[in-house]
Amino acid sequence: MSGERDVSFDPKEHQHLRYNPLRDSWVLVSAHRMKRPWAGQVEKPPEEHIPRYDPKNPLCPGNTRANGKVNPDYDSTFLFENDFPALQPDAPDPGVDQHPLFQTRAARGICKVMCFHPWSDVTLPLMKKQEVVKVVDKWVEILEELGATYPWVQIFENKGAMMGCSNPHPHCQVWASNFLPNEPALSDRCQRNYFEKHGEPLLLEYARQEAERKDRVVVENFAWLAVVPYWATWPYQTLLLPRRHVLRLTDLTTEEREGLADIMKQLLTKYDNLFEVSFPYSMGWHGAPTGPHLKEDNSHWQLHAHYYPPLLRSATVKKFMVGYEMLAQEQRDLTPEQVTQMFPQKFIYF
Ligand SMILES: O=C1CCN([C@@H]2O[C@H](COP(=O)(O)O)[C@@H](O)[C@H]2O)C(=O)N1
Repeated sequence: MSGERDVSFDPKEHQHLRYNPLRDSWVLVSAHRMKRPWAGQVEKPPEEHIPRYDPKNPLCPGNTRANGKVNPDYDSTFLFENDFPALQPDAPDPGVDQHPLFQTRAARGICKVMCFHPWSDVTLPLMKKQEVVKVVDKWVEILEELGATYPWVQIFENKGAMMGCSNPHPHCQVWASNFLPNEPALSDRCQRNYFEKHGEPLLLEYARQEAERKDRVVVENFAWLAVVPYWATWPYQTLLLPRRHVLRLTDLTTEEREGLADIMKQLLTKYDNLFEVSFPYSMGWHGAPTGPHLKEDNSHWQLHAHYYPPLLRSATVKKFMVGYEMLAQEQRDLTPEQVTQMFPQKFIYF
């Protein structure tokens, strides 16, 4: 393998590997596979008519939740402790097994649910920009509060029944843990290694490069840009990046928070226009670890958000991360550059 590019190589036609520097792993890109016939599973299209208020929905204002608590008649964001938490502040310690192959650790934390809006029939792209700014402000507030003690606060949104979202009301979840979960721990190692080798944050250089190269930029504004990452695994995966070096959501200026609300509305509107459905995804924020790490040097970190949508070729055909992806490595059919071109250039958003 000479390392020289073969003049006949065409990434849209010829399989190749791409390196994901945030996970130290390789993705197999086989764009030509998109042409294969599909007789596999077809999902139900996303539920179109969702009532603005459902007296039975435990996330709606004034309604009673599973544990008997009554929600306030909230008119903006609303945060409550998850009634079915995966992590609780206190739990008996599992003890330590001396055998290296049977290790256990105590897991403690707190799980919250955050409603974005009182209405069930809106999504972030359909909310007014100022209402989305309130969501960003609440994320910052939660991170400030839980990040004071917990080393990791995972803000994440499962959107759409296809992504296992159990309730159509616009909301996200926040799980704070007394441990650094696998994905942020891997990302921390990768960003630290890059910083030690190159002297600057990996994702700051990456954002500069993508802003210059342009062929994977989905949408950008003065403070942010959203790209289909060069190493994207999920077909329509995007990465949301600040242009400035920012460690955590709590470090954003007021203008950057407004810019974030703007770029999220633009990105999510483009997603909704892809297949003309309310686009399903799981998204989450990764910033420098918190709690005891607040007093450490985390200059290798750059705040960013991952959007992982499940769809492959239409509103009802999903990408399945099975078989080769589980046993060998991640594989994708379209190139990130082809996907970038599929996002509508012209779109209306308010
Ligand atoms: O009465 C309820 C209903 C749902 N929930 C919680 O709301 C969360 C909804 O989030 P998901 O749609 O991402 O599953 C879910 O974790 C569920 O446990 C309550 O805490 N109380």
